[in-house]
Amino acid sequence: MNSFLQNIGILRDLLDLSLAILIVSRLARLLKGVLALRILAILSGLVALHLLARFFSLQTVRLIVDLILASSVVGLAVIFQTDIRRAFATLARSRTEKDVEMSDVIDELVFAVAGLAQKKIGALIVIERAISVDSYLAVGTDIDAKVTSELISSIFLPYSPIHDGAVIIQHGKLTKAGCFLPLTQNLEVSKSLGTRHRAAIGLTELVDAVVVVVSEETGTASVIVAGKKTDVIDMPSLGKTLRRLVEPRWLK
Ligand SMILES: Nc1ncnc2c1ncn2[C@@H]1O[C@H](COP(=O)(O)OP(=O)(O)OP(=O)(O)O)[C@@H](O)[C@H]1O
Repeated sequence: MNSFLQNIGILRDLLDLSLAILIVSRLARLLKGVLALRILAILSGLVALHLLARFFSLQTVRLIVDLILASSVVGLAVIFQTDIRRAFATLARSRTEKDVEMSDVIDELVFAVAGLAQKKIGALIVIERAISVDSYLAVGTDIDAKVTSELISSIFLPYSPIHDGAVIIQHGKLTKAGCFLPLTQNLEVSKSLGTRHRAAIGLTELVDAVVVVVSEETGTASVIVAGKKTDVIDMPSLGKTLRRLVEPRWLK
């Protein structure tokens, strides 16, 4: 009887250790290409494992699972830092400020984009939303002017001294031009895209800004949000998209 119980004990320890090794190797593999939904699945799996380990008194498995669960708080804060910052920035924003007439801003912008696209003049226009873009901009010239289609178009004319780089719209005003943005490091971005598009993708991977790009090569306009590029079919649909994305409170 004694030796039977001893054998059961050894088997349980073996099961405990094998499960512990399996968990660590699987987690290491999963965390490589992590996605929000995957994280949720992993966390649910870990909680289930914790309960199972408790039920079967698997001490090593329980120790590892508990350690991973405890340290996942820090991991989640790092992975979702942009979303957390966005949520705080939105909360912190006062709701009593007067709305800027954002409809006019978008109309002017769409008119400028239509003209630039028709003439195949490259352009890069950043519309800041809840998160400030300031710390991601290099060089550039301060402007602080009303957004008009004439101003945007003239900035991007090839002989303009500030046609290179991006124009920035903050709080409904054109605040800067000739700004250089961080390029995307994402290897999955198509190799056919040049630096103008890579800059737009790079910035929107870091902040929640909306970026409009006009391609010099094709005359196509596209809207880039959260690192995703969507080509504009026609100018009315660009206006509609921008109205949907740029809520008035983000332009205050
Ligand atoms: N880091 C950057 N930030 C902002 N603008 C940039 C940056 N790098 C390049 N640009 C702009 O992009 C222009 C070069 O565009 P390039 O032809 O490489 O890009 P593209 O995505 O292929 O665009 P296009 O379709 O207009 O050719 C530069 O002249 C400059 O104005």
